[in-house]
Parts: sequence; structure tokens; C-alpha cells
Amino acid sequence: MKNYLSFNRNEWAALAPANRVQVSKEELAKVKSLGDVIDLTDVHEIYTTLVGYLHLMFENKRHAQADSMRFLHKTTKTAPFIIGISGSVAVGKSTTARLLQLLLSRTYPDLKIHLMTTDGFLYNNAELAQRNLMPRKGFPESYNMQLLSDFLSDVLAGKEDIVYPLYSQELSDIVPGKYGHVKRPDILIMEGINTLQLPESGQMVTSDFFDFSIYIDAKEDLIESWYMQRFTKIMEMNKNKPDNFYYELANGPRTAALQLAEETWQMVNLVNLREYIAPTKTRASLILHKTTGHVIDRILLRRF
Ligand SMILES: Nc1ncnc2c1ncn2[C@@H]1O[C@H](COP(=O)(O)OP(=O)(O)O)[C@@H](O)[C@H]1O
Ligand SMILES: CC(C)(COP(=O)(O)O)[C@@H](O)C(=O)NCCC(=O)O
Repeated sequence: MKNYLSFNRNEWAALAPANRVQVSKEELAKVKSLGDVIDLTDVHEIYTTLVGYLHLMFENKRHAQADSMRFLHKTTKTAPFIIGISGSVAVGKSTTARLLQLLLSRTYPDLKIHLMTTDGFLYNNAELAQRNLMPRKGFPESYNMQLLSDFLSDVLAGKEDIVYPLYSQELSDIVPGKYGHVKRPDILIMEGINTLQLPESGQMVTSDFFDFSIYIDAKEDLIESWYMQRFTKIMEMNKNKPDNFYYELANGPRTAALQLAEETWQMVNLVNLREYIAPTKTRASLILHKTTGHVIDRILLRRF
């Protein structure tokens, strides 16, 4: 990894700017996905520096855009700063994304920050079944990449109100008739397993639109344990909701449910990680490496 600067926790924490944001345990509790505890020390030792660095990149882009427009004698709306977050299923992308949104908006209250996931650009289950792609959910061909690329073009073009489909992990499907709205944010955080993938043909890809990208990295067996824990938690939370995808699993034999989760990890998500997600790691501007207990132990920042 010659093209990355490497920092351990202490070295990274020492770079934190002075304007530290105060976040309470209660606020952090709202960020956690499913009952996990996020350590306040992570906020101080990892995220304060990260938020400061992202703001520097954000300001650089604003100035560069303004200079360029001045030179060209043009006036144009400022395009949003787009941050992509990538990594395996269950590595902690959405948790990190929510934490970044909270901290960026607390540190810079004048900025409008929108958070979204690329899960909404998966084909819905009926369409996946029709294309024989159900066992390939999450793989590149299971996403409508053209729709995602068109969506990002609209975001950068500064369209006023852009709609996008929403995915529900509890339904395990696209939510019919429900949409998210992007309304000219200053910063857009987009998380998803496919955010750093390259296209099969020459079309634009998500990373072409990113100003900064983060890859969350960890050992496979750790991610597997986080996947299994999350699966169990979602199942427990939905054991009384008959409309839910997890309802029958939660009310049947526990060993069968856990076996299904284990098989899904081994045959779908782990294969996807090895073949399509991990190879995109070295395209990221920053790699956050996690160890046991989601503790970030190394930060790699791309130099070129
Ligand atoms: N920093 C963290 N501390 C504690 N638990 C975490 C942390 N980050 C993620 N988790 C837990 O790990 C699991 C996977 O995280 P999640 O954000 O859902 O992953 P992804 O979006 O990558 O699929 C969830 O149960 C989540 O609560
Ligand atoms: C929707 C996903 C592709 C994305 O997952 P995420 O990174 O949001 O956890 C994934 O949750 C998924 O459905 N994978 C297919 C196999 C499974 O059910 O886990």
C-alpha cells in the first residue's frame, strides 16, 4: 500500500482540530443500528480528525469551483460534495455513515447533509426472481446501475428535488411506492457495497461522482460474526410482526434460522466480498480498518 499514508489510532487522534464537537451518549445511541454501543472514544479519536479533514476537502472543492467559474465568466450553482462509503455487507457502513452525518452537521450546523444508501437501486425481488438473480442479490448485476448513475448526474446538476427508491432490510425488498428525496444538499453521503465498483461497459459509475471515498475494512471472520449478530437482532425485533421477512424465521426452529444466515453469508455475501467488494478497496481515498468490537485500529489515507 505504497500510495497510502498509514496512521495508528494515536497518530490520527493527534491530528484532531481544536473545534471538537460534543456529542452525548444519548445522541450516539440514536446512531447505532441495532442495539450496539458506539464508543465515545471513537468519536474523539477517529471521527473528529476525519470530520475536520472532510471539511477541508469540502472547502477546497468550493474554492476550486468558484475559481473555475470566475475564469470562465460563468455563474453556476455549487455542486454538492459527495462522499462514498464502501465495504462488505455488515462491516458497519451505515453506522459509520450515520455517525459522520451527525458529527458533520453538529460541527458545521449551516451545512445541509443528506444520507442515503445504494440498496434502493437493487432490482426489487420480483424483478430479481424474473432475471434468476435472487441468489446474486448484492452482486453487480442485481443493481440498476444506469438508474444510479442518472440519479447522481441529476444530483451534481443541482436539480431541485430528486427522488430515489428505498430498500427495507426488514422487508428484504424495495419498499413499494416509497421514495427518498434529495433537495440540493451541501454534502451527500452515499453508502453501499457497490459504491467503488467499476462498470462493465463505458458508462459513468458512482465513484466518478465522488469527491471523497471511504472503504471500511476488517477480517472476514469478524465481519461474519457481525453479520450473524445483526441477523439475530433483526429476527428478534420482528418476531411479532407477521408482515416481516424475518417473522417466520423468528418463529421457527432457531437452528434452522441460524443455518440459513450462515449459508447466506458463505454462499452470497462472502463470495461477493471476495470477488467484487474487496478488490475495490485500493480505489478509496481513505481506508478505516476495524478490529474486534468495531474498534478502528488503523487509518490509511491515499496520497495519489
Ligand atoms: N462502531 C460500531 N460499534 C458497535 N457496533 C457497530 C458499529 N458499527 C456497526 N456496528 C454493528 O455491526 C452490524 C453491522 O453494521 P451496519 O452498519 O448495519 O453494516 P452495513 O451497513 O455495512 O451492512 C450492526 O449490527 C451494527 O449495529
Ligand atoms: C441489501 C444488501 C445487498 C446490502 O447490505 P448492507 O450493506 O446494507 O448490509 C444485503 O443486505 C443483502 O440483502 N444481501 C443478500 C443476502 C442477504 O440476505 O444477506
